[in-house]
Amino acid sequence: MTGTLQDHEGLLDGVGALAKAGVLVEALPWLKRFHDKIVVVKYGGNAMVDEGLKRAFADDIVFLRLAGLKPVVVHGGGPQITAMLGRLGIDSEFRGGLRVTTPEAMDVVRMVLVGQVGREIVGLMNTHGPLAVGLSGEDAGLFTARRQPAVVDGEPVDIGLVGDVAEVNADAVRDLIDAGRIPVVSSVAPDPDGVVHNVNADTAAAALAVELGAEKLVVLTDVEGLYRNYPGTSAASAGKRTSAGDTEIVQEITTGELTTLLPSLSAGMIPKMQACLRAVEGGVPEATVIDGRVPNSLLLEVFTDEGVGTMVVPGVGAS
Ligand SMILES: Nc1ncnc2c1ncn2[C@@H]1O[C@H](COP(=O)(O)OP(=O)(O)O)[C@@H](O)[C@H]1O
Ligand SMILES: CC(=O)N[C@@H](CCC(=O)OP(=O)(O)O)C(=O)O
Repeated sequence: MTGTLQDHEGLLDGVGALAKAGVLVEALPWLKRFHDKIVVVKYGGNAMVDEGLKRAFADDIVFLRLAGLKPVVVHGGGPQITAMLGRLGIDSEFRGGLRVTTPEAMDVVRMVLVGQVGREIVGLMNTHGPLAVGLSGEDAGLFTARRQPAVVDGEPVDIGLVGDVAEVNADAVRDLIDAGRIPVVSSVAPDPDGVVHNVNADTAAAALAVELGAEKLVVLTDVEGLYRNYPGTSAASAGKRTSAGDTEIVQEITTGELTTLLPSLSAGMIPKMQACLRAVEGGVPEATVIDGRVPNSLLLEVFTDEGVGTMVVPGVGAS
């Protein structure tokens, strides 16, 4: 081999620079596709427990905004609610992926989502400038809730003050978007009598994405996507393209396939995949569940050809 050490270092620098330029060039078609488009991003409680990840998420959202997209954040906070209920000595359990919510628990849900988790996300984004504004489903009539039972073994089960989103009035959110702000929405909502309900954040994100005519819904969670062989489920027959290995995830699935699969899903994946289905059936072109534990996974999903996680697309048969 000929050439000095400096020659080789120079060559490596050149290769590194080319790779970096390649990443930027690859982003161009996606920048064009999503320019001026609304992207609703659901940030899940389990992907927001690490300080570094929280900061990276806030940075990614600001990046989207400054790159010319119109991001809207809907956040959860399940683990934070569970922790606070525990500290206060209030029991809580989940049925069919939804929290059984007594009036006492509802006070805590509202306090944690609106007063703690939402504030924190807004604060992190606003280290970059006056961009993010927090609001909840109670503000300016954003969401109206309809009491929702859980479905356990095919049967409806009353779980208290839990609501589905019956109506969306997104005027306040549109006002914020038009002013160049980033709305950050907490998922609690009053019913028509003003009784505040606990709304699963995936459900709230889907309803808002549909109402806003979003170009994309991205759901960040604490797994890589929809596992094909998650214990106790039979996702095995779903989807066509898969990644290899033990942690095989469904990379793409049509709404038709997902409808068939839904009854076999368990735990938090039930509201999550139901939300993706609702969004795409409601006209959002694609809904993707991605791994929020991977720093900057949102940027990879939006701006690279491969994408990450599980994407739900319209269609009846296999994708
Ligand atoms: N088929 C599946 N693939 C992936 N995760 C699944 C599956 N079925 C159930 N789950 C569970 O769903 C969880 C995600 O839902 P949840 O805990 O509500 O997340 P988040 O807090 O991000 O909303 C995963 O951590 C996993 O335990
Ligand atoms: C009805 C219901 O289950 N509501 C959720 C609301 C928060 C949420 O959805 O948080 P994640 O996105 O972190 O799961 C709860 O009480 O945990």
